[in-house]
Amino acid sequence: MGRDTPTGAPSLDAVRARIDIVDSELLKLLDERAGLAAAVAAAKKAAGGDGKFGLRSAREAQVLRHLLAQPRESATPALIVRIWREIIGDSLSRQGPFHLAVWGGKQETRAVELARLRFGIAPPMAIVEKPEQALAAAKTPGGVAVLSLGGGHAWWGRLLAQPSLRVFATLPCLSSWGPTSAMAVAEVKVEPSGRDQTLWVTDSNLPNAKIVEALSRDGVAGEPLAESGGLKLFALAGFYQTDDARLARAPGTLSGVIGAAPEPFDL
Ligand SMILES: C=C(O[C@@H]1C=C(C(=O)O)C=C[C@H]1O)C(=O)O
Repeated sequence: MGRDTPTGAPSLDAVRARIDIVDSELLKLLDERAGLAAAVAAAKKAAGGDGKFGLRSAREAQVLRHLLAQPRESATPALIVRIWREIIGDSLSRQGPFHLAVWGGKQETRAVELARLRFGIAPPMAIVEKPEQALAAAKTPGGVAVLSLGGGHAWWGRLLAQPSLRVFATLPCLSSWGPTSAMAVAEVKVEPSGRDQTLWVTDSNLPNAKIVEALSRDGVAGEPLAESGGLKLFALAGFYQTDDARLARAPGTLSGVIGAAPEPFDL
């Protein structure tokens, strides 16, 4: 092309020309992908979805895992997850109402960042003062609550008495973006994605190590996530049903499953 530099590397002009072509191709595909959202909404309605909130956390995890497993040379997992979260969030917002209510306590900035990383820029966001307000918003059509695990508030314990509200995601969804420090809650049915963790609450006053030991004797691998107000929150490896016999035997008088979430993608 006569545009290579003396070292054999392509010239800046040549690279820029290639970037312009790739960008046009990306845009064409992005436009097609965005257009499919309406088709998904119509298909869900035809399948009897009746305009119910279309968020499917397990399906999203499968989409992302499939992409992350494909051969590539330069795109990092972080880039792929970031871009597809944005695309999926936009797609979901085209299917019907979709809005966020974020409670971060003392970690408000981080909670807002985690909410945007997970759900993209499409859904409007309200920042609320109390966990109760976020949970109330999650009970309105298209509502998703993002609540921080820090701040010493056992908001997650309330979900034991509100089975319609389920934790469906732990944030962030890449462990290289930091430890689990918030969770997302909505009126959705949680489904297994193939690689999941179950969120389980107990009022047992045994030390965490003893609870982990008791669970493991029953073949359940658990790790403590948070503790407050006499309640403890654990992440259990795998997908457990609410009425699982092993959990019925686990320590605590008041205990139960409050949801399940795909494992972080980079584990
Ligand atoms: C498109 C769907 O709805 C939502 C959007 C998705 C997407 O854009 O890939 C995936 C899962 C859902 O949260 C779907 O259910 O397939």
